[in-house]
Amino acid sequence: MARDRDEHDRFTRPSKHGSRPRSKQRPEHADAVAAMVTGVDRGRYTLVVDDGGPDEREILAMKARELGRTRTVVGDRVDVVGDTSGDDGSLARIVRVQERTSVLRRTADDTDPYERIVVANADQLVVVTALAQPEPRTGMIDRCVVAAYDAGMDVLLCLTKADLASPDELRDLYEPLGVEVVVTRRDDPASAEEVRRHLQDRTSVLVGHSGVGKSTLINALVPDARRATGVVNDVTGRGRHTSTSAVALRLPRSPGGHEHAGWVVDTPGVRSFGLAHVETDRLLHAFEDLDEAAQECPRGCTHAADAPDCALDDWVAAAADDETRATRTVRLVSFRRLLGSRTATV
Ligand SMILES: Nc1nc2c(ncn2[C@@H]2O[C@H](COP(=O)(O)OP(=O)(O)OP(=O)(O)O)[C@@H](O)[C@H]2O)c(=O)[nH]1
Ligand SMILES: [Zn+2]
Repeated sequence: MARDRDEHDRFTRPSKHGSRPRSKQRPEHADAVAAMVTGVDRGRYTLVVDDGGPDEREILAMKARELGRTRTVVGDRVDVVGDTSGDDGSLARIVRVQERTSVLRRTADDTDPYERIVVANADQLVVVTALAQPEPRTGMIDRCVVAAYDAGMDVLLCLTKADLASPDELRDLYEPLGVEVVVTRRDDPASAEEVRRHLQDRTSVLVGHSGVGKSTLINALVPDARRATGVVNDVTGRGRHTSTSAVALRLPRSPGGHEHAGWVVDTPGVRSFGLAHVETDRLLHAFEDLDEAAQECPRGCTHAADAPDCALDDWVAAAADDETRATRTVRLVSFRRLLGSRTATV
C-alpha cells in the first residue's frame, strides 16, 4: 500500500531519526523550548508554550527549513527556537517534531493512496451525531470508529438533539463496540457537563456533519470559542466560520481545579474518513477478546463472515452458555460491520 513515506517512517520507526540530536544540528537547538501546535494556517503555526504553567503563552512560528517535508499538525509536540516571547510581531522557528503517541489519519476516499494526518497525540475521537435533523447515518459513525481504533484512540459517541428522538437504538448498536455514549440536548446544561467530564484531562478530536449541533456543543464547552452556529446564508455561506483546518481549543479550568482541563480539537474540514490505509489486524487490536480468539485463524484470514475456517466463528460457537454466546455474537457481528465499512461508500 502506498503511503506518505515521510510521515509513516517517523511514526513507526522513530529510532531512525530518534530523539538524539543529529550531528548537523546547530548548537542553539540545545536550548529549544517545548510547545504544542494548536493551529495551522498557510504555513504559520500557532503554538502554546508552557501549557498549564506560569509562563503559558501563545506564540507564532514557522517551520525551520531543515525539517524538510516533515508535516506538522495540530496536537504535535514540537521544539522551537528564536523569538519565543509571544510578543506582537514575534516569530519563532520549529526545529523538531517529537514522536507521536497517536496519529489520526484519513485518506480522501477509499481508493486514494495518499493518507493525511488530521491530528497528532489525541486520546479520543468524539463523534457528534444528531438523533434527528439530520438523521443519524450509521455508515458514517462506523467509519469514524474504524479511523479512531486504527489510530489507537477511544471513541465517545455524542448524540445531540435528544429532545427530538430517542438514543436507545444507537446506544445498542455502539456500546457492544466499546464505544462510550453521551446524550445531549441544547436546553439541558447538565448534559453538556456530562460531555465535559468525558473530555477532562484528555485531548479529544470532535468530528460531525454540518447541522448536527457540534458548534452549539463546543460553545457550551468552551465559552470563548465563538464557533459559528446555524446556517447564515445558504448561497454564499458567508457569515459562517470559514476555517477548514483543525484547531485546538482549551477547555476552561474548573474553579480551583485542574492544571490541565484538556483540549478539544475542532475539525471543520473533516466530513468523512476514507479508510484505504486501515489494516484488518490493526483494527482487530481494538477488540481484545476477538484479537485473542483470532490467533487460531488460518494464515491470511480476512475474518469476514464468508472467510473459511475463521476462528472467530468457533469462538462464538464455543461459548459456555446462551448469554455469553449472545454477547459474543453481537461483538463479532459489530466487528464485521466495521470491517465492511472500510470499503462501503457513504
Ligand atoms: N432541537 C435541537 N436543535 C439543536 C440542538 N442543538 C443544536 N440545535 C440546532 O441545530 C442547528 C445546527 O447547530 P450547529 O451547532 O450550528 O451545528 P453544527 O454541527 O456546528 O453545523 P455547522 O455550523 O453547519 O457546521 C442549529 O439551528 C441549532 O440551534 C438540540 O439539542 N436540539
Ligand atoms: Zn479469522
